[in-house]
Order: sequence, then C-alpha cells, then structure tokens
Amino acid sequence: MSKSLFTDASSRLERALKYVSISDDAIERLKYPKASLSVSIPVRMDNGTLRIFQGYRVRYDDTRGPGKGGVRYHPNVSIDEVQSLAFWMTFKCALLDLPFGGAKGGITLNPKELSKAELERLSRGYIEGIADFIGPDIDILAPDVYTNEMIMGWMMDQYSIIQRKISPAVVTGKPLTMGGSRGRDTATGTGAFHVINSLLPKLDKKPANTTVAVQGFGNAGAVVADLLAKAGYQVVAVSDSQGGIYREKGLDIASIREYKQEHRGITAIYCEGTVCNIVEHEAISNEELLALDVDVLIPAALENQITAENADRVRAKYIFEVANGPTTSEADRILDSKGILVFPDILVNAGGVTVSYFEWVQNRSGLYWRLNEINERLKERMVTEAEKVWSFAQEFDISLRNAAYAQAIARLGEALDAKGTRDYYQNKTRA
Ligand SMILES: NC(=O)C1=CN([C@@H]2O[C@H](COP(=O)(O)OP(=O)(O)OC[C@H]3O[C@@H](n4cnc5c(N)ncnc54)[C@H](OP(=O)(O)O)[C@@H]3O)[C@@H](O)[C@H]2O)C=CC1
Ligand SMILES: O=C(O)CCC(=O)C(=O)O
Repeated sequence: MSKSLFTDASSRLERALKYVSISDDAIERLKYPKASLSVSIPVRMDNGTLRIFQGYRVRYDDTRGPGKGGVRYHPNVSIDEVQSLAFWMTFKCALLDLPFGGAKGGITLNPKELSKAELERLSRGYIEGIADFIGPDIDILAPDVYTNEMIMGWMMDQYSIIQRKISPAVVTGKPLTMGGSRGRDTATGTGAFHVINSLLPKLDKKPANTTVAVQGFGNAGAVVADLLAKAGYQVVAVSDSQGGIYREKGLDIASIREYKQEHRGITAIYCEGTVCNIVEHEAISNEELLALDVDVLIPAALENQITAENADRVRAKYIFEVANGPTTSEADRILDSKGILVFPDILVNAGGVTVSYFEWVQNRSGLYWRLNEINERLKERMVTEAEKVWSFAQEFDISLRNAAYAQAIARLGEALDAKGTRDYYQNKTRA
C-alpha cells in the first residue's frame, strides 16, 4: 500500500528534528492536527437536481495565532490532502514569523464542470458548514488551487451574513472592493521570484545564463514565470493541466498569459508579441517538462509531481518548489544524491500567505496600504527569510528543506513551551 500524503509530509518533521532542540511535549503536539471538520454540502444544480459535495477544513496548529490557509477545489481533495496542506501551512507561517498557525480547506469536485451560479451556491454552502469552525481570530481562509478572489468574496459575504456583521478579516485574497489587499493576487509568484532572484546569485547564476521550466500556469506559476522572464531569465517551458510548450530560445510569457486568460489551454501555443501560433512540435507533456535539461525547475501545480519513479530523470540543477509538496520524501533523497538543490515550498511559496497577513492586518486596522508598500514589505520578508535558510543550511551542511523546517520548528517549539502543558485543565477534570 502506498504511503499517505500526510505520512510522507510529516517525515519532514522527523528528519529536521535532528537539527533543532525542542521539548518532547512540543514534538508530540506537532505530530497531530488540532482539529478537523468534514462537511456535506447540498447544492441545487442548475438543472434542478440536488448534488452533495464533500468539504473539509483542518486546523493543524494555532499556537502562534489563528489558523491560516487556503481552500482548494479539486477532484483529488481528500482529508489526507487537506491535513497535509494544513501541516505545511503551520511550518510556513512559523518560518516567515507570521502570527498565524496552519490550516487548510478543500472541496472534492471539478469546478470546471460547474456554472458560476452553482459555484456560488457551493461556496456559500461550504461556509454554512464550517462557519462555527472559522473566524478572524480562529481560522482565516484564502485562495488555493482552482479558487480565486471571486470565490473568496462570496465566502466572506456568507460568513458576514451568518455573523450579522461585516467580517472582512475571516478571508484573505478577496476582491479589492470587499477589503482585499493590493498585491495579494500576484503575491505567491512575486514572493517566489524574490527567493529565486536573491539566492541564485549565490550559486553564480545570472538571469541571462539561467534556463527555467515552470509546471503549472495559474496564480502562482504564471506570475513567477512572467517576473523571471521580465528580469531576463530564459523561461523555456511552461505547462498547465493539458500539457506544455517548450522553446529552446525562450518563450514570450506575457503573451502566453494573455492567451491563457482568453482560452483554456496553452498546449502548443507559442505567442510572440500579439501573435499566437499553434506550433505542434513545441508541445511537451508534463512528464517531459519535469525531465528537461534546464537550470531551474519550478513545479507550481500540485503535490507528488517529483517522485521515486521520475526523480532519476530530473536534469535541472535547482528546484524551486512553488507548489505545496511537489517532491516526495523519497524523491528528495534521490535528488540529493544527484546533487540537485531543492528550495522548499514552505519558503518559496510563502509570499501568498505573507500578503494575506498584510490583508488581515489592513482589515483589522481599517487602514489600507499602497501597492509599493505591500511589495516592499513582501520583498523584505522573503529575502530575509531566504537568506536565513540559506545561511543555516550552509553553516550546518544540511539540506535547505531541513534548514527551513528546523527554523520553523524552533519557533513553534518556543511558542508551544511558552503556553505550558495545560495540564492544569486535565488535573482539574480528574480531581
Ligand atoms: N494561490 C496561492 O496564493 C498559493 C498557491 N500555492 C500552491 O501553488 C500551487 C498552484 O496553485 P495556484 O497557482 O494558486 O492554482 P491555480 O488554480 O491558479 O492554477 C493551477 C495551475 O496548475 C495547473 N495544473 C493543474 N493540474 C496540473 C497537472 N496535473 N499538471 C500540470 N499543471 C497542472 C492548472 O492548469 P489548468 O489551467 O489547465 O487547469 C493551472 O494552470 C498549489 O500547489 C498551491 O497550493 C502556494 C501558496 C499560495
Ligand atoms: O494566503 C493564505 O492564507 C494561504 C495561501 C495558501 O494556501 C498556501 O500558502 O498554501
């Protein structure tokens, strides 16, 4: 039987514990999610039939602050996946020193098959189901795969209806008109760009002599591809769920983004300026993209993309994980043995939750920041944490993943110990 995603995810905790000292009590607590909720969501479909969807929310840990994390709409969503994503959020928020714990949610469905009205009923139904489990001081939602600011707006509105007061801070990634933050829509890709652009020079890589392949061309992948291309990197391949395109002398990312917004796929479409042509021989599969001979590989789609089965075929020198959990722990070992450096998800994709934190702060203070203020603060946080992870890894000669986890674990351990064991309550019950 194959390992569950959570078993694989939590092996990262076990490995990194060697490099940090925290109490046994804190270690025990970090091994388990604090609370999980599973809900059935009845939705009246446009054709009059009733469909029941399965939704989840997991709050993994809230020691350092309210739970925080996105909501995913995807056919593969399961409690195991949501729990793993909530686990990663916990370490990501601690690594970036955000005053949040980790949480995540999801609904099992293919949202591409639903009409806009059906999606709205589903999103509002999800909030009906989890309303008692979330809140601006309890657990705060955000976008993830196949959710967006429109859906976040519906969710915030539904929560406000239930609470009978406007509660913008329960959801981040909302439309600007509903209290969203400037820069949240591009934050994940922008944060990843800062990590890549600040760490590659340490490896003597300059944009013009660095080739890049990006798997996944959504909110995270398209933005990082665009920023890298604008900074002079050679982005030679991109893909979406249907497949990808490759061009040795580099792709025109801005025009591919434009094309993707109008049409659904990017397969075999090559755009230069405003002209797009279908060029069949440049089409590649996602498997082929992962095995391209490039300097930098950026998985920016789903988890479990680089596994024990294909890690041997990876030829990139550096992997920057924009997706959550794209590399399995077995693949990590193989990549390590091949000398491939993996820059971990909890660092590389933390720009999204960082600007979500800024949005939450703005919602609570009522004072809204300009885009350049947001972008400056984001850059400062991302570069600072990236440098710390890099130096820690260099100093102790350990992987960047272990270095990132060790720093996050140290912060979590300190917070858990500061709260004490809470044995007082248990003793009182027993008395
Ligand atoms: N949004 C955010 O703020 C954050 C996202 N992340 C992570 O980044 C990753 C991407 O999320 P995000 O960009 O928001 O999601 P989006 O829904 O915006 O985009 C997902 C992209 O991945 C593509 N895709 C889906 N399945 C596959 C596949 N099997 N192979 C290749 N490409 C595929 C989609 O293709 P198509 O367009 O054809 O459907 C789409 O281009 C996820 O792991 C997410 O958890 C991490 C931090 C924050
Ligand atoms: O913005 C957020 O709160 C969380 C984004 C997210 O889901 C993630 O970082 O994986």
